[in-house]
Amino acid sequence: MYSAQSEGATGVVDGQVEPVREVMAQARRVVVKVGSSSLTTPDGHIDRERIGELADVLAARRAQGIEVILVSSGAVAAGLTPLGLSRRPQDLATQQAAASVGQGLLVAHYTAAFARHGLTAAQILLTAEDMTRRVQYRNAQRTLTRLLDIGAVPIVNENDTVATHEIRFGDNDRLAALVAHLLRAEALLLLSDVDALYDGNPSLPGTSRIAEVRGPADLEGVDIGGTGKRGVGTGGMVTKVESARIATQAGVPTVLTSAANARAALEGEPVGTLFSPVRRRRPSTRQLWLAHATAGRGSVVLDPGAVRAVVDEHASLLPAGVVRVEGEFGAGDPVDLRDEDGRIVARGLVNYDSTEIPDLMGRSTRWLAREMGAEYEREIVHRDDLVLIKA
Ligand SMILES: Nc1ncnc2c1ncn2[C@@H]1O[C@H](COP(=O)(O)OP(=O)(O)O)[C@@H](O)[C@H]1O
Ligand SMILES: N[C@@H](CCC(=O)OP(=O)(O)O)C(=O)O
Repeated sequence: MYSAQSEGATGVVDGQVEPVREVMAQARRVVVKVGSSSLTTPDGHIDRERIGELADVLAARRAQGIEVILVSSGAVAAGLTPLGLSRRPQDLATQQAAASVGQGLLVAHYTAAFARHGLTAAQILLTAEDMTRRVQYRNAQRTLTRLLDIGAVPIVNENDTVATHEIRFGDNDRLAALVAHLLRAEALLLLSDVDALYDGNPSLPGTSRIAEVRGPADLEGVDIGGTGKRGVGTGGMVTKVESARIATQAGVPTVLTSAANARAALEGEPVGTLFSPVRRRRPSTRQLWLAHATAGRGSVVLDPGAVRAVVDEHASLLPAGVVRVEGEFGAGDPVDLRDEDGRIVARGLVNYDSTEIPDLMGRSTRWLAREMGAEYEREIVHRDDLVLIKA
């Protein structure tokens, strides 16, 4: 099981001194994600001191030649007070209004804070769609890489004002893991208002810090809960653990700790919780995107033979195995592949509009090519554009 120690202690677990975390200390490209709860004061204002401290820590890494990408939440939280709101609104439109006010303020503070170190801050706003569509994520990748080349500090957030419920990431923890993978970062640091993952709600007595998570077995029995008491964050520990899972599956070691521990974590001190990378083949960017960044726009329902072919033989989905289409989608959209009981077995980028598929269902590709033209010989979903979703 996992090693644990009580809050506040550093470096000593089960009586043993933890070694410096070489993976963090030696990472040459690091994604750092900071949550709303760390960036706002208890009375709801943006915490300029915290932004200044974070910029100091990141600038110090930058001065050592380490590339740093900051994924910062806080746009909604920063927009509340200027709009006369006392708490995070429930409806999406007001959240988006608050984000559009707050994002400008947030980036202005970062710009000033990094400028004190002679560094230029750059704003990057991404939607879930940017992470799904090949052309868009390649663009994002190129721009981010160029910014790093020219020595700027990219500050990434979700493009809250244009995202709708259907295409939202909804949490920057997951976005940070995807950005880490997109940029082949060597480490991911998740900063929150809690100093580590605990084996239960840390506000309750008797819970212990989990120093390292080496795999899912180390999380068995751990009570992973929702947002902190201030209620400004969105996903709580659930999305942080999910983020760590995405990153470590992509081979990126991840540390979760408090913003106050940022410097120590980046220098490799054994603070917070380390999620060790899973040693296996790095998934392609698209596979990771499909599995974690997207929700299907609609569904294609498969007969049992097609389910077997897709799941067991990693085959492409052909028109012959499709029995039904659900929802509306366009060619190139992500869709869920379901069995006839409604279970999602895979997700993939579809080659046809939802309106075209009913005419193709149940037909062999040879028949389609002969009767409808060579362009209809293509798969419904090519196997390279498909990831299996485990139940
Ligand atoms: N097992 C756990 N270990 C640590 N923190 C937990 C756990 N379960 C729930 N939490 C809560 O998760 C909160 C952090 O998530 P959140 O409020 O979304 O912060 P952020 O704004 O940093 O994303 C902590 O304040 C803590 O109260
Ligand atoms: N894009 C939103 C942040 C959403 C989010 O993930 O918040 P958090 O849980 O504080 O990291 C904002 O800037 O307010």
